[in-house]
Amino acid sequence: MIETKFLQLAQQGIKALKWEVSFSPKPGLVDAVSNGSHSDMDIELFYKSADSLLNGFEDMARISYHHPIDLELREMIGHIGRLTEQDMFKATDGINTHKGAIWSLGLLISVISSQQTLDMETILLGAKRLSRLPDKFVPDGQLTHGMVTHQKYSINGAKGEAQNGFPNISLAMAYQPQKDDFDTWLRRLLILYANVNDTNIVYRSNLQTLYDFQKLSSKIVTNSVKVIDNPEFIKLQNFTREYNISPGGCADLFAASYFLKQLN
Ligand SMILES: CC(C)(COP(=O)(O)OP(=O)(O)OC[C@H]1O[C@@H](n2cnc3c(N)ncnc32)[C@H](O[C@H]2O[C@H](COP(=O)(O)OP(=O)(O)OP(=O)(O)O)[C@@H](O)[C@H]2O)[C@@H]1O)[C@@H](O)C(=O)NCCC(=O)NCCS
Ligand SMILES: Nc1ncnc2[nH]cnc12
Repeated sequence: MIETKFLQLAQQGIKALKWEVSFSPKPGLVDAVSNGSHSDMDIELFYKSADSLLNGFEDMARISYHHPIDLELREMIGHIGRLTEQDMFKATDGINTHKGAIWSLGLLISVISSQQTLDMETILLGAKRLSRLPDKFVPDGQLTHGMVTHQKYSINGAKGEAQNGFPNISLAMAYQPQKDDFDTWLRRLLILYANVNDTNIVYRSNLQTLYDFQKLSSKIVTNSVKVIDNPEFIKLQNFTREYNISPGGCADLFAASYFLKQLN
């Protein structure tokens, strides 16, 4: 019986990832109508990648069940997380589709199962505590894009987002109009675009380009005109094309927001 619950939780994670990639349009990102700023990815690859994460998410849910948030749990899910990254790279022939999502959704799934809660504040607080614990098994010597941008510009990316309790998920989800329709979710995406220090953008460009991207997104969010009808939205699409940037970190947080929203 309880085994079914682990599978269901993992399936909800996969569903959120598939929902995210099919949500269209998303400037710079892969969606159902465009491959954004990517020459090596498309929606089918993301579906395949998402399916490859099912066992990893299920294992994280199982191992975390009623387990306290401590160093042992952090190291166990770190181990499963790295194995899940391998499953993803195998499914995509080495293309990085969901590394950030494995991290963010993995932490959330682990905390939900550990604390047996669906309360968003408790989940985000648990993720903050869990991600702050030091995993001594993280392999040295691998210089990731996140590390490069941290060294160059002191921004914290995916790790910092989790270690601060996912403040940008809270910000996006604080936008609660009466209807949870297409414009609501597009605006939540743009709230993420306007606030997240996405290391994918900075790695491919520089800090100034990130700030210009955030400013343009913020201008759209603060306008009451429907996002899709706002001429500035076309400007944002053109901006991501001109600078060849992709807010992959925002995409992961968008999927995580949807995942949390669907729990209740
Ligand atoms: C702690 C880790 C997250 C590792 O962190 P680090 O910063 O060292 O690692 P990166 O390799 O840079 O990957 C982090 C990925 O996180 C996403 N991301 C970026 N910024 C943010 C942010 N501000 N908030 C949240 N998430 C963020 C992003 O992932 C997405 O983009 C990827 C695709 O983008 P693309 O442009 O194609 O990028 P590349 O192929 O890399 O380069 P190009 O050549 O194309 O330019 C895609 O993966 C999206 O998901 C970053 O890529 C953590 O991963 C870790 O330690 N893992 C170990 C296992 C573990 O401990 N797990 C425990 C919990 S499960
Ligand atoms: N839809 C998407 N496009 C590009 N990178 C992503 N990372 C996660 N989702 C993504």
